[in-house]
Amino acid sequence: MEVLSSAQMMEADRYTIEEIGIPSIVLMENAAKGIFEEFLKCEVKKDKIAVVVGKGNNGGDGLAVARHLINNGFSVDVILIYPPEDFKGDAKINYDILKKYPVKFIQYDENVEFDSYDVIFDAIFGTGLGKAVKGVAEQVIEKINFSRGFKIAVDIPSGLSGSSYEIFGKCVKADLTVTLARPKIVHVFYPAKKMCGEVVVKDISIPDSAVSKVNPELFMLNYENLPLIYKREPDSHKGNFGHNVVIGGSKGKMGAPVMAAYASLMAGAGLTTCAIFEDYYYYLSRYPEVMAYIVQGKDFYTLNEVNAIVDFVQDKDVLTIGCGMGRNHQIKEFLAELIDKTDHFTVIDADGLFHLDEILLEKLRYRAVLTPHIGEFARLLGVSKDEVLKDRINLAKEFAIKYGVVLVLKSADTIIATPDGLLFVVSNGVPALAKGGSGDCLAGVIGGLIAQKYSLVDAAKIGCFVMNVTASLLMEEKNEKCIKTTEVIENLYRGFNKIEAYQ
Ligand SMILES: NC(=O)C1=CN([C@@H]2O[C@H](COP(=O)(O)OP(=O)(O)OC[C@H]3O[C@@H](n4cnc5c(N)ncnc54)[C@H](OP(=O)(O)O)[C@@H]3O)[C@@H](O)[C@H]2O)[C@@H](O)CC1
Ligand SMILES: [K+]
Repeated sequence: MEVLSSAQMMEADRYTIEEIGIPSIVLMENAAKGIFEEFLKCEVKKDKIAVVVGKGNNGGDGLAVARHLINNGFSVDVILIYPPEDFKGDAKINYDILKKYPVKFIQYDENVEFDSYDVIFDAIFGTGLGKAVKGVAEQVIEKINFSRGFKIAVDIPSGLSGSSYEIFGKCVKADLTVTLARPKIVHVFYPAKKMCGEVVVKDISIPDSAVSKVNPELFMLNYENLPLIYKREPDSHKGNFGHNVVIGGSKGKMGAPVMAAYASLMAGAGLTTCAIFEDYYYYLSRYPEVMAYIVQGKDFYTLNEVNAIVDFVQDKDVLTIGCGMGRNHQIKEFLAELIDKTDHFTVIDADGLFHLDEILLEKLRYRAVLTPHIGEFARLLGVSKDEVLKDRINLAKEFAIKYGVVLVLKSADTIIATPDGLLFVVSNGVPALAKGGSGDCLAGVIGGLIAQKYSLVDAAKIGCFVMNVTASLLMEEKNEKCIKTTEVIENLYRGFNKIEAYQ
């Protein structure tokens, strides 16, 4: 599903109204009906309801919702923040209609309290909010937040911008946000996403053609649009599913490549080899299905190991490089030579990313998936973490285009950026994965999927999604703090099962 900015949504609205000919009042009515439907599904006390209304079309939606509430026997107060003379267009039409209904209009002043309401609809600002809220609306937002009622935001929690994930002023903290036509940036990226509560997207008759007119380039991954997972032919054999070689590890971090290799195996690679230092071979003993490429007498890689490894990987399909690899200069020399002398599809994670420079990135063009977290990406760009956090969507996009790589910028709202400028957000991240080892697992899963001939982008999409689904299934049974990476890997089959059940 496309994720839009406020400006894109407004343009899709305009196209629908002016070019397709659906009257705007019809869109508003559809919005109101959709929001009302979602309200009915909420299992909360509903004896007394407030609809808090601004002067734009978001307020218009609220006025139309109030009508549906009254028509269905609910007791409703409409709280106007601005004088009713300010209503224009569709909001005014709905105001004029609502005046004829048995509804109490309350003009907001500082004596108005919100604590008596069981449900509060926030219809103050939507996509039209320009800058941080000031004045009376700010006061109302604060009071709504301090009140006890269940808060339903109409389209966007008031005070946030649809086009930004930043919280730049006072905003409503909603329990539920019913957004219209498509999710906006505010609904899928943190920290703003935290203010939205549960997010439901309602169709209001904006056709897909109107959305494609605004050239969306950001998409939210969900069960419906995930790449198809292949079914295996009954006569298939391990050679059909590729060979992934995991190269990483150094003293103290030998578990990282082992977990990546185990994840590759569980993601379905036909064969997975883990390069491992002789003295640490026992790390692999728990996973006899993973093959070993033994590196003699060492605990980190140097140029001496390159030629033999290059020979070994010649007939293999994928390299997954970097997990726990270490950061000294000799390791960089090894990595540079390995990248130079191979042309495989390559997943690079963790310390592997630490060593990348312009020259190496150029050699990885069109064959690599890079999986940095925010800190690693900041280092790759030579900027601070805060700078990345502020502008991560654009930075990810520019980087993937510039270097021709698939960039997986890992966080609770992972962004996958492609060399052709598309962006996919994987916003089902869960806190159980906020743990060392998760990155190794992801790199291994992506490598294992590429081995099975998924494209780099599809492998990244499935890899991120399946890990999140698996971890959230585990969170239903265990405490989120106590979930180990190896448990996530062992349970990947459940994530795959759930995804495949939708396909
Ligand atoms: N278009 C459609 O067909 C459909 C639209 N729909 C709905 O309309 C919503 C968008 O409506 P919108 O464009 O009227 O803007 P909205 O969010 O109500 O706010 C604008 C008002 O806020 C004011 N204002 C702005 N910034 C401010 C600030 N910092 N502090 C204080 N005031 C500020 C601004 O005042 P102004 O600055 O213009 O004087 C203006 O009056 C959208 O989210 C969805 O809910 C649906 O019905 C489906 C069909
Ligand atoms: K709102």
